[in-house]
Amino acid sequence: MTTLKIKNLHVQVEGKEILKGVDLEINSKEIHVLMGPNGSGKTSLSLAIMGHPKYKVTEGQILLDNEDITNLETYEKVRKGLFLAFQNPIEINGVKLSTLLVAEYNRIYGSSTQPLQIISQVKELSKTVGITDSLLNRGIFEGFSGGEKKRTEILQMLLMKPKIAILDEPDSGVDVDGLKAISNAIVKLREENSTGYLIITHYRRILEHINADKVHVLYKGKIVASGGMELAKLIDEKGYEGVLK
Ligand SMILES: Nc1ncnc2c1ncn2[C@@H]1O[C@H](COP(=O)(O)OP(=O)(O)OP(=O)(O)O)[C@@H](O)[C@H]1O
Repeated sequence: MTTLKIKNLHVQVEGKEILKGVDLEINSKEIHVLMGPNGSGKTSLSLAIMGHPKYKVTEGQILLDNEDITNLETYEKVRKGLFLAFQNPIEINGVKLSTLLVAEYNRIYGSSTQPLQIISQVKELSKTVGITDSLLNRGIFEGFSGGEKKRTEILQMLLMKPKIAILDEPDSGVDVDGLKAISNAIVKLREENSTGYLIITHYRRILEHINADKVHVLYKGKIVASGGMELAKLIDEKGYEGVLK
């Protein structure tokens, strides 16, 4: 079993403290949902966990199976089994998506697998999230619609089979069929690979497809409430102001 433990995490961005002592523990197969008002620090938490250089950990620790990985380089964290699907993946023109996927696969698993074998695996997985061959042959996220970007991030996750996946708003801009496909992929990987999740979202609708173990509310850089699915329902009904009163 894998455990990602966030202990008393304080994070600064551009000299300003954004996270003010976050504690979280995510085990294999668990689905944790992180909600919170705009600007509360959800994306900052995901980027700090992955080691983005702008998001400086000033206090606290990130532990993976009790190993302190706080200051590891991002690629080392990825090799150890962490994965982040970005809120807004950036376009990289001139490099095909399929080339990126083969490179990522090789970086994690070594280069002994033939590219054609990886591509055929990618094509199989693509079908499950509704990504067409023409997208695989396009520049990375070049002109992708919002929903296509989200589906592609999930495709990357299915290929990488992480131990712990952080998904930053995987449901934003996704149509109803896409939401189903993404949710099914999340659940499938949990069953087949025991992947544990931190899913950042603003909407309860993804929880209609996924049974979350815990829902947390981040507010002004701190987790101020944790509970079950009923917490997400309450937020939907009363808003953050109403819940946090
Ligand atoms: N690179 C940066 N430079 C300056 N300020 C930043 C940077 N990154 C984040 N911040 C600030 O940190 C705060 C938290 O931002 P963050 O993106 O983590 O919030 P969030 O909870 O993910 O919000 P949303 O729900 O709108 O996506 C915001 O006030 C934001 O402006």
